Amino acid sequence: MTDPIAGTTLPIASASEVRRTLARLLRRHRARTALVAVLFLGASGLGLVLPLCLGRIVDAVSTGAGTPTMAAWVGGVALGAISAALVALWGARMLAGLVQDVLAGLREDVFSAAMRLPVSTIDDGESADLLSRVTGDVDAVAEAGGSVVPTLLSAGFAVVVSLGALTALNPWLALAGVACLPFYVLGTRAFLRRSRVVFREMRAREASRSQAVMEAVSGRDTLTALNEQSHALRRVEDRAAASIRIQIDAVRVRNRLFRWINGGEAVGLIALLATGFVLVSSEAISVGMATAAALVFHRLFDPIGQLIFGLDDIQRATIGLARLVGVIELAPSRPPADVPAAGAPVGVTVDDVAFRYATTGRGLSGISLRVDHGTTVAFVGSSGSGKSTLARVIAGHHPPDTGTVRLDHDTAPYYISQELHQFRGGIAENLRLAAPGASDRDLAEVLRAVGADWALAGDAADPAADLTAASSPEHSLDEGRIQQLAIARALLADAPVVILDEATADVGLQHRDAVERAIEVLRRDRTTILIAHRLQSVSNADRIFVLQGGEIVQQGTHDGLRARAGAYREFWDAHSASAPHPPDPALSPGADPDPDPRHEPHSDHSPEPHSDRVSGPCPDPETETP
Ligand SMILES: Nc1ncnc2c1ncn2[C@@H]1O[C@H](COP(=O)(O)OP(=O)(O)OP(=O)(O)O)[C@@H](O)[C@H]1O
Repeated sequence: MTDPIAGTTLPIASASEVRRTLARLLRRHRARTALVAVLFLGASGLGLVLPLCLGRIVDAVSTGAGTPTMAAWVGGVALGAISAALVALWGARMLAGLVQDVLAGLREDVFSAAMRLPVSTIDDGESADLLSRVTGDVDAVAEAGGSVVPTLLSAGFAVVVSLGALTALNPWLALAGVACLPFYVLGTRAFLRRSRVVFREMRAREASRSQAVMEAVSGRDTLTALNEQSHALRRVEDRAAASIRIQIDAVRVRNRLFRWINGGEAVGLIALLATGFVLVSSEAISVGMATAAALVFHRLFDPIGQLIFGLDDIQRATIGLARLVGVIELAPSRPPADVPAAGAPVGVTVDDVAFRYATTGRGLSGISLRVDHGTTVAFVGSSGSGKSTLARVIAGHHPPDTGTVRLDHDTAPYYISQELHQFRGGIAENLRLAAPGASDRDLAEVLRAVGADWALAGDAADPAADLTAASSPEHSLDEGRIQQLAIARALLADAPVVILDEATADVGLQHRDAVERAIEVLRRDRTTILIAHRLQSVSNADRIFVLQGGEIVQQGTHDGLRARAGAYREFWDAHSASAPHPPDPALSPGADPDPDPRHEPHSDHSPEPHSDRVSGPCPDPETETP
């Protein structure tokens, strides 16, 4: 069995990268960070008032001081306790807000980085790792951030301020208190050495268990068909068992730490009391001051205990942080968008591009082409010839191995795939994903343009048509309408380059004409790359590229390609022969070419869901020799 941990391949950030990211996040809240530090320091200082006043009361009792003196120190105790509590409360509230804002910033950075990751980075097994990072790790860091950071800050300041106070009382007292240190250091080092490995493995085992569950659930139909359910269940069980074993290890590691801490506290307190006894005997300090020193030392038990016991949370948060920062560091930084001026020409140049999928070795080679601004090109070819791969390389999903893809302006192509997805919310929300600032009027316009009048209530001819329907609560839409909305979103986004990868493949025959009409509208004055198995729907493209085995084997207009022998003519003839009805006369060979076919909605009513898909005559590149 391969080690599941080896499968989680997204990188983990180094400590310095994590520190840099945290510093960057904190810099966004400089003033609040400084105020929080001052408040925590003040709370720690005021926390000393109580033990010191109690020490004074002991001295007052032993020297028989009068009631007014006693009352003054009792007042000091009350004042110190109340003011320390108030400042600590203020600091904690400020800190909670600061931590939440920093975490929100981190979450945003991670999500935006995850969205920018090239698709090729998260193909295959890494998607489960990414999912576990943006859910589990974000939660772990948020949870730890809320509890660990206040503990860390209050313990840190309490230790520094208390050691200063003990030194001020008598340096020997501070030295005696330090006797606990070796126990803390040794215990903590042993803990960190082991827990770093254990917690990292725990998280990875949890991710691998989720991955096994996800694979079993998403592939259940295949597994059932192949009678492989028991194998998949065994894998889930094995990974769950491995996850439980490592969690038990983690509890053992924590228990060992408890023993070291309790030992350290006992040794430190004994050393301090013994030193106090010697100092009082030699009249170096008063009994009250020795008492105050013991109380100051004792008040450290809680924060230090919390700090050390919280180390596993800190570990978890640190590992979670390193995994999150790993995602941020992996994402390419977004270059400042060079937004093309409205109407600025944006063509696409592909120059000698090669790309191979690491897993199959399939892909593209020697691809060069040019798509002029405002024109439509189509990629055709048999299944597996590389059409979608080329589209995704142009869309920036897969960086080419060699060669370049250039857009005349630094803008991202808008990619519409055959996948149908209705987002949560009403139609207006579905549309505003592409343009959050779009007015109701804008929405009505694009809905009307793509023929989605069904989404508009009232008089659809009215430019400010009632958007009641467009804003209505979500309800399931049919495939055609979902794809009309996808095209309306592209219109709203007003991207100068659009790629439509089999956008009508899954909409069903009854919706195809409506979606194709919407595509015609989208293509107007836009640089468009079309991929379709159905030759009719691309035959009015300005240029058609025929792919085979990841290479361009023919290019030209529909009529030009039809006129000469080659793969395209074979596709077309095969289609015509197998189609129960002849192709649309407007597209038939010999018919007058449309003067501007992109501007005329093209509709084909031949009822041939399969026969017009390119197949048969073109050898399957899986078997052909490139
Ligand atoms: N994610 C992937 N990982 C590995 N190999 C892939 C991947 N996607 C596609 N391939 C392979 O790359 C080759 C080109 O596939 P591509 O999807 O680009 O072809 P296509 O012409 O778009 O096919 P179809 O019309 O069936 O969508 C095929 O051999 C395919 O098996």
